[in-house]
Amino acid sequence: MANIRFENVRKLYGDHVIIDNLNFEIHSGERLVLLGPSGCGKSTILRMIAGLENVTEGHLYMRNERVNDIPPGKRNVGMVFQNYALYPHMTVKENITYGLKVKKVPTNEIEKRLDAAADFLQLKPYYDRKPSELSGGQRQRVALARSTVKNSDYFLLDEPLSNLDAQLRISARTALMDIHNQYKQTMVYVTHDQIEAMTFGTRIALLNKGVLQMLDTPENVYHRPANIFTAKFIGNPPANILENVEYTNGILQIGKQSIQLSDYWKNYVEKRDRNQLVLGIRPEHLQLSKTPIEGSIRAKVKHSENQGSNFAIHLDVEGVNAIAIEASNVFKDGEEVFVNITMDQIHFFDKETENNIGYPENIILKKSQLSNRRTNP
Ligand SMILES: Nc1ncnc2c1ncn2[C@@H]1O[C@H](COP(=O)(O)OP(=O)(O)OP(=O)(O)O)[C@@H](O)[C@H]1O
Repeated sequence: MANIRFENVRKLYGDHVIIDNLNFEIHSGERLVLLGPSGCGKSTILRMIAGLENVTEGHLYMRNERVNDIPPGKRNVGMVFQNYALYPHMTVKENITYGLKVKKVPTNEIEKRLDAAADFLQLKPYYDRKPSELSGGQRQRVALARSTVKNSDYFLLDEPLSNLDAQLRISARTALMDIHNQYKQTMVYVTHDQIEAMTFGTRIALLNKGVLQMLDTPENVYHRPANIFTAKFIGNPPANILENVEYTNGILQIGKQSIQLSDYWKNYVEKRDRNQLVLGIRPEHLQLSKTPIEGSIRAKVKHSENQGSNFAIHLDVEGVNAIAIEASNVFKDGEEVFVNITMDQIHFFDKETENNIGYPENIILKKSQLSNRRTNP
């Protein structure tokens, strides 16, 4: 049972609170991604798990045992860093096996593990090369092999792919998933790249300024954001956020324009006793037309961006910037368009707390439906 649990964890550097009141559990054998903007505390959390940073307050458990005072060498953790941290004077083979030799693992066992990992990561042709004689992708595979042969219960990765080009990142990510499928360690993976998080994580822990914002599956983080920060951080382009939306008697007022809500949405908002709301809607859930459709609102096209497979149309909706995604661009800059909102995909947030005010039960979609609906996060 290789789980990890944070209970009321705080981490301070001097007077600076870096991690505040962290409470969450990483399940045994899952691929958890720690995601968030630069400086939000992702590496600090990973380093606390590895034992490279102490926990200022609270409790950290691994295998349900409190490990605050357990040194790194006794936590059974393998770690891969962004810069790979290979020994420059050692060959590939020596780099991979050094840790095992230090631990006095029997030679035949070392050879067995080396053979399996090197085979799997296609490193055999490079055994006798030094790191300086390898490409970035090959060095990265050596770092992965070095951690893999440890047979550790935990595999911690701190932005391991950030030095690779786009093509190599995809193949390295696949290699990592294969390692996980084969060895089934508990993987904790730090990145600030939301696409990497969406494609790699079985769950995502999204952080901002040392505070956990949401912990859930990629599907839920994308489709059911817990707060405005999550809706804006996840998705490219991010969700549109329309502030100062007023609700009265079944009508949503957005500036001078109004949307008549169905009875179902009317009940939903009224039950929560709100009249001031923030409306969130993803770009792919806005459809544009040149002629009015019932329930649509007016907007002005500011400009469009060709994104290859589609177009991001930047709009002015009542003085607020919004983006719609369209398969083709038939709109001119400055043109007036009509925006139809996919009503079952809207989100309402509280103006003060910025938290999602909740989802009505009948729009809770099954995971398979969510996956089908997902579009290029
Ligand atoms: N040893 C240290 N002493 C003081 N402050 C530190 C130390 N290490 C990190 N910090 C600060 O703690 C905060 C969190 O750093 P951390 O490296 O965990 O962020 P991160 O989310 O991993 O960022 P990035 O994506 O840029 O690597 C930052 O503000 C950083 O400046």
